Amino acid sequence: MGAWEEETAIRFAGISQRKPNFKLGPITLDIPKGYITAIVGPNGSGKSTLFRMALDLEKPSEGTVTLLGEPVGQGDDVEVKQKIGFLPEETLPHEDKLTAREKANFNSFWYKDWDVNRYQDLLLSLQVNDNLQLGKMSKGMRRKCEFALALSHAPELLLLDEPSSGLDPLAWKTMIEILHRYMEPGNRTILMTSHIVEEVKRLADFIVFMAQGRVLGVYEKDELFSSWFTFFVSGDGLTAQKAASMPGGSGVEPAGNATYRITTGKAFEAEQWCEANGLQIVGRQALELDEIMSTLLQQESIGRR
Ligand SMILES: Nc1ncnc2c1ncn2[C@@H]1O[C@H](COP(=O)(O)OP(=O)(O)OP(=O)(O)O)[C@@H](O)[C@H]1O
Repeated sequence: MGAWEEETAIRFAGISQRKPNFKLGPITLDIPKGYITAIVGPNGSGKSTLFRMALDLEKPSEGTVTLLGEPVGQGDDVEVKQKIGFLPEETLPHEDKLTAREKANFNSFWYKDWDVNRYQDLLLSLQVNDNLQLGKMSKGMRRKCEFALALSHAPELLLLDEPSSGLDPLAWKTMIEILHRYMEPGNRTILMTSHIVEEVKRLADFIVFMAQGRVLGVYEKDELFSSWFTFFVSGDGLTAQKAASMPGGSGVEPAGNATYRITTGKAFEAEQWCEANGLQIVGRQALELDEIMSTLLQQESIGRR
């Protein structure tokens, strides 16, 4: 096994695909082992499609996917599938008539590491009864059962497509705690998608921004949040043109009194630039994840014009 395979849970190498109204890629992306990576992006940006390709549920027209060191879509993958847990965005209608318990029984035969005690503990923590047909459960109840089912064979790699969709706030908190505990052994990986800012902030180590079938950037979470700020900058003779030359700057707005409001994705360099230019930072606001996303989207659309 090469060095990158030891450190990489999933490698997307130059993958692309075309659907009637959608073009994905080319995407080259490594998902690191031992961490939680969250993919965020507007509806229809291709997040679920990427998941489906990792699991060989859809084929890329170009490029390759490597999962836990094994190329996807080339022969026998039973061994690697034993090490994966998947929570899809959509439920499977053909499972509607099964009770969660029946599905758990099936899983216990299929997964050699199935742990019935872990499954029971998860049901207890999530306060859900598995003796009901999946199709007759409320959306949140079914989600909780599917979540417990995806985790009970202690998978090395967990793929969660919008895991908290339909969960009430209490169940959401429990899910976050369960996932933190799941990561404790240190050798596990989660790739997830989410539209919930708080969820991404609490869970993710790395954040991948996607839009219109492309990856806009991959960032370490703490680095991301310490890089994006809106600064209020003032100084003698400061003009809009000068303000616009701030490193990483985008969106310059006058804020009165020779002061400008400037958003930057390079806060550290921007502060040094202010100092070197004799400018004062008179106010600062950290950006939220959704604000960073919309700034990146604006930059992307400007860049593509
Ligand atoms: N079965 C399909 N046939 C044709 N087009 C599809 C199909 N499934 C998805 N698409 C299209 O592929 C694109 C990407 O969809 P995808 O579900 O991967 O996005 P997403 O980022 O997961 O979105 P969301 O945040 O809404 O879950 C969309 O434009 C969608 O309309």
